[in-house]
Amino acid sequence: MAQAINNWQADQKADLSEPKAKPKYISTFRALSGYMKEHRLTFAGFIACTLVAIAAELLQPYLLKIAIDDNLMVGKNDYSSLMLICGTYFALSISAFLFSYLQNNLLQKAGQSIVASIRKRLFEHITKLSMSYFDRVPSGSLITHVSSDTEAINQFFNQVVLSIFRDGLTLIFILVLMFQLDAELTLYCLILVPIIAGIAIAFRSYMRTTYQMARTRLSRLVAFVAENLAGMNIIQVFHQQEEQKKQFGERNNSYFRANIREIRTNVLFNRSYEVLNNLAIAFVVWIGGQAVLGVNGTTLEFGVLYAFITYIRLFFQPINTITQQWNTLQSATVAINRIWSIFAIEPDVQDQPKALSVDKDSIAGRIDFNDITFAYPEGTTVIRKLDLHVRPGEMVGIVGTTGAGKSSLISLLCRFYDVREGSILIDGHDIRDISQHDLHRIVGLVQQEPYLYSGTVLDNVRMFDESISREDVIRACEFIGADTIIERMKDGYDTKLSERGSGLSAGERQLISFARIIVFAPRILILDEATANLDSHTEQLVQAALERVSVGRTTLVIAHRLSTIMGADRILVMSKGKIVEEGTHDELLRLGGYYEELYRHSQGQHDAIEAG
Ligand SMILES: Nc1ncnc2c1ncn2[C@@H]1O[C@H](COP(=O)(O)OP(=O)(O)OP(=O)(O)O)[C@@H](O)[C@H]1O
Repeated sequence: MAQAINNWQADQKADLSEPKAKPKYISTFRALSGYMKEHRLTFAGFIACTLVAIAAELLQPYLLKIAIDDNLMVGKNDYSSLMLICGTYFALSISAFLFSYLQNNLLQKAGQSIVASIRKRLFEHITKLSMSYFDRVPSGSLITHVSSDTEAINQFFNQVVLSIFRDGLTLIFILVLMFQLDAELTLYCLILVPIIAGIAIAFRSYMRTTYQMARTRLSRLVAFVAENLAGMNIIQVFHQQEEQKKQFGERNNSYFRANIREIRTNVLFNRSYEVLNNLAIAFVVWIGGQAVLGVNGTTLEFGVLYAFITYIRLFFQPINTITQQWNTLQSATVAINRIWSIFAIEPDVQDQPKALSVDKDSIAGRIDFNDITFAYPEGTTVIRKLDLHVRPGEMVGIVGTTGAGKSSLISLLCRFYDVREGSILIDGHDIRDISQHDLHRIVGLVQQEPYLYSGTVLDNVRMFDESISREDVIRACEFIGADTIIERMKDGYDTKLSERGSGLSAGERQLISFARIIVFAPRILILDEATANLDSHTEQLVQAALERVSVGRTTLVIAHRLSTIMGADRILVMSKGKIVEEGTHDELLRLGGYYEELYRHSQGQHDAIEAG
């Protein structure tokens, strides 16, 4: 059931990330033009090289026409002029090669750096978005935006821009040369243009549909894989492999079918084009051949016919390439629209224009939750009129039923979300007035599953902040009692951790995250189920670390295990978004409510373990 809900949610989220509107080409070019301006010189160089490369390429058939008509057909034994023609032909070939190479390189350079800038801006923007955004959008879609969508923009430069300039100019040059050679035959050839355009347009809309379908299905597939990877332990524990395999198979097949349809359409289009090209050549040979033979009183030199046949073949290539760019342009437009729609998202939680800059060392650590009410976007109210005041340096334990709102309460203190009603103050400052940068220096958070990055132990403790010295890190680890564990590792503090610290035990990861707290020294410390995943021996280690870390700091500890919070100055019991019991461990036991029941339960479990 839970799985079905998860999948339904994944589908809902995936749908949210799909573009509903048609691609907007003008806004796409406007979006990119700002980036292109920065590389205007490189683009100018690209256009100049393109012009030279095309001229060098298209003059080659013209030279052959001269050789045929002025030398070979008239039987002129002028070897020196033939030699000159051959030499020029060779020089043109080399120039066409060199300038095409340069043109490609210049375009690549500009295109790649634009894409790198967009990717960087996108990543920076995503990291600034509020948690409500990440609740809505699955990480798989975001990975697609940062990887495939930026790649689609890359292809826009490599293929679309290249083709529009190179092939567009080639077409114009070919027409000029053909008119110059024989206007009448050119006009005959132009009859073919509406037919070519008609076929291109007919395929275009079908190709667009097949392309978008394939992209949508790929995006769903990626989102599904990302969610499965993130929840692999749950899948294995609940033996969901078969169900997931079935669901993956359905998505995979659906993507496969969309891909096949897309490829089939492309192949059909290309082959139809080749047939049309050959028909056009036959048409030119028929019309031009009669003229060469002097039928109907018209005359045409053989060299001109030869050049025409070459130009007609060359004429079809660029049209084909340009129309082939249609789906690349489509994908780039969809990608740009998607990326720019992410850029347009404003974080729900933002700094005020004149946000307070608060030095964390000046903070005593008083926290006031003044009658706060909170609901997640599009969710029901999870915290109702909660009033709580925490003294500087006090340790407050929070327990309660599942879904009572404990984690939501601390998310509000970290300002991952803003309260709907009421206010949260730290030392009298409303947290909405404090700059988020300063707030996150004041409030430190340790979660059940601490996040470790791929990097060394040292990097993970100081969070890649080089201004924190190695000695400070070592001192913090010694203080926490993590030093012996770290020194036993292969390279001590320089041991490289794999992604998310997967090579370490839960307790080791937790100790490293405590060392982080010591290094960054927040004034308020929040622990959200920080000891939940630990065995009792590691829990004792972490508990000892917690006692050291919390000295002199206001500390809020959410725990299911009462042993973690029994010694707290005050314990709160939450239910349905409210505080229903409050007092010290002994006071709450005497009260005989939920806490006392929880305690009896935990004692029962403890006794059972001892007896077993
Ligand atoms: N990101 C979210 N979006 C929407 N609703 C949420 C979100 N996070 C939590 N909730 C809902 O808010 C309510 C309170 O959740 P919260 O995680 O604060 O409870 P909790 O007391 O910490 O529970 P637990 O002890 O199980 O962790 C729950 O009904 C939960 O479904």
